[in-house]
Amino acid sequence: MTRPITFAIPKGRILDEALPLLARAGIEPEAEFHRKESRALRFATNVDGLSIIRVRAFDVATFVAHGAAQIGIVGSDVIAEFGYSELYAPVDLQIGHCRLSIAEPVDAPPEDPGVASHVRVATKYPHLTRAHYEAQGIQAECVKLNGAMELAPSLGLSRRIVDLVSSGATLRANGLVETATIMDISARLIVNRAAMKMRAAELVPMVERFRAAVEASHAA
Ligand SMILES: Nc1ncnc2c1ncn2[C@@H]1O[C@H](COP(=O)(O)OP(=O)(O)OP(=O)(O)O)[C@@H](O)[C@H]1O
Ligand SMILES: O=P(O)(O)OC[C@H]1O[C@H](OP(=O)(O)OP(=O)(O)O)[C@H](O)[C@@H]1O
Repeated sequence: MTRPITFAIPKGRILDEALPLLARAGIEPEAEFHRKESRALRFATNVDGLSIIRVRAFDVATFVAHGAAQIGIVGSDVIAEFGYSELYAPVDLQIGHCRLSIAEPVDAPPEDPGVASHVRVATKYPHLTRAHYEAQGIQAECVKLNGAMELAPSLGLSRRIVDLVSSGATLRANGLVETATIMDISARLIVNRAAMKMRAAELVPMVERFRAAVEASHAA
């Protein structure tokens, strides 16, 4: 008997946009998936031999990179932060649009850019943050947080934050302003590179169905 294909999807905010795309690609999770009180983490689908796991956004990349799941959906922020060589990201799903930006308090006194050779930053993205500053010859000391980065400046944890921005409402509500964009982000379909070769007969058509689903949603 062949092993089932496991599809990892994030339980956060990408999920609502991802479900219609999955449906267009012909994948529908079982009813239990939609039951709010459900404590299940793995779900059957209408496709024979395909199950869905619902995990945290960062963990989608880890499950797929290690081959525990063969395919998944995740933000390009997460792909870039980990830099896993085992991940192949063949389709931009054109959902989950946002950007990774640097922000600081609206009323922060200006800094002499020539003087700062070291900065302290609160972020969930220490690798991308360090790489961004390093390219400018600045050493970034990162304080790793897992959410609510916007609190860091007012509580004296760091002068700046690097976080995701979409509407800008969270920054405004916390007295912060964006000072630079590090990267533009959207969700991607990811596939484990080894699985793509070993299980090409199942995975290649699935990737193509997602490509077609994205085209169809943009033509609609
Ligand atoms: N404001 C936003 N607008 C659009 N997309 C976003 C926004 N914030 C995050 N995303 C995208 O959604 C992904 C998951 O973000 P979300 O905020 O749901 O994760 P989280 O709640 O921090 O995750 P977890 O609870 O798993 O740690 C991000 O990696 C990013 O690609
Ligand atoms: O520019 P906006 O439209 O306000 O979106 C930005 C917010 O969205 C994300 O957080 P999310 O709401 O997913 O919660 P989190 O803090 O749990 O990550 C991000 O971390 C920002 O806080």
